[in-house]
Amino acid sequence: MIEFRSATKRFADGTVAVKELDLTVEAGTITVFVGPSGCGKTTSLRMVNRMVEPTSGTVLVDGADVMASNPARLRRSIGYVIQHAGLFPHRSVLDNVATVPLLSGWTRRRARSRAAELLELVGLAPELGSRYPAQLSGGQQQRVGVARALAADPPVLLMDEPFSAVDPVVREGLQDELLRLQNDLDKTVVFVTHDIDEAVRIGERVAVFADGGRLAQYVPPAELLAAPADDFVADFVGRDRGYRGLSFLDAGALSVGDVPTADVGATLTGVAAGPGEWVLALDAERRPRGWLAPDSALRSAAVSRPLAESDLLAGGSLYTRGTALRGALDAALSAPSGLGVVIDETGRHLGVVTAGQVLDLVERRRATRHDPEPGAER
Ligand SMILES: Nc1ncnc2c1ncn2[C@@H]1O[C@H](COP(=O)(O)OP(=O)(O)OP(=O)(O)O)[C@@H](O)[C@H]1O
Repeated sequence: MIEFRSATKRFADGTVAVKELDLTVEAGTITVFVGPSGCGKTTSLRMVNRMVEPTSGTVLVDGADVMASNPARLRRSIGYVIQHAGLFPHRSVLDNVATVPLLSGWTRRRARSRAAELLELVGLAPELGSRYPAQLSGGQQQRVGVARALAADPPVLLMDEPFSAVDPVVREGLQDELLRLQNDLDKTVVFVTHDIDEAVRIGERVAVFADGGRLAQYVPPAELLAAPADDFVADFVGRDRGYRGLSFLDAGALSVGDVPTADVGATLTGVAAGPGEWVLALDAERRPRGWLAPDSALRSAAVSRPLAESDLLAGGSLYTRGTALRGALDAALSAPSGLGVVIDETGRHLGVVTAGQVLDLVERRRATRHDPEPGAER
């Protein structure tokens, strides 16, 4: 657990970077510090491993005041990942990852074998271990940075804009990887970003900082999107927050409807579809392949050849049953038929949902939440 108690940092030139910060990061969770540039996120983060020392107040890691710890030992017990990974350019990838274990007195052999394990853990092929950092892509370098920070198995991991230097697709992959790792490793993670989408995607709690190092709000992401504390937070969280909030609503009560289906490679004989109805094409494993439009030539009674992939319109996104409502709405909106295809965890077709159904469910939830208790006074 990490605790900031009235932690304040005033630099020598008088800049107050962090002002009376009170915040607790629970053990085993990911907390994200987010906010505009210069609002004190990095300074707050660095107070945890004493790279910056508070001017007043205290910062505690597992109950111990960081100012009472030996700085070098403290830093070895806290993983630290920065933008551009900050790897040593003249050391191989494997040696980069082995750095902290070596500093902690491990034998070279043990440190390198641990480093090899970690490369695998972060999804890097073993042969990359002998390369130099410049011979890796930006995303691979960030993975090495994460592996290096995890090398001594520290309970706390500090990550300062670790994924901001890579393109959005790679970035999403790295975020997924971090969430997967965290599932297994259960670290106490503090993650700094200026990107609110990244913050709500990976944070179990999100701390929004405002100018002058003031903490504006500290809540789980769903709450941040649903109820920003003030105009500053509402503005920072942005315009699509209603839609993005669907990412946190479960689709438990969403009922899945039927749709006519046909098999790719078979004729349409026996497919019971009305003239205006869309037909969902499935492969032999019942996985969706695309849509057959009502006006497709193949739908005319005169044509009786088998259904081919080339007859199909690309389907929209697929919605996996049991995941958040945002995926269901996206599936419906992105399908040419307006019907969002629902699949199970193995990719098999289960049925369809419409955007109207998703919105009805949202509306029912909203109404229930704000209904007075039965019998309550109005
Ligand atoms: N060593 C320093 N001396 C004086 N002022 C500093 C020093 N380090 C940071 N600051 C100032 O403290 C404030 C907070 O900086 P900090 O780096 O913590 O912000 P940040 O929220 O992490 O910003 P960014 O998103 O741009 O990295 C800024 O006004 C910055 O200019």
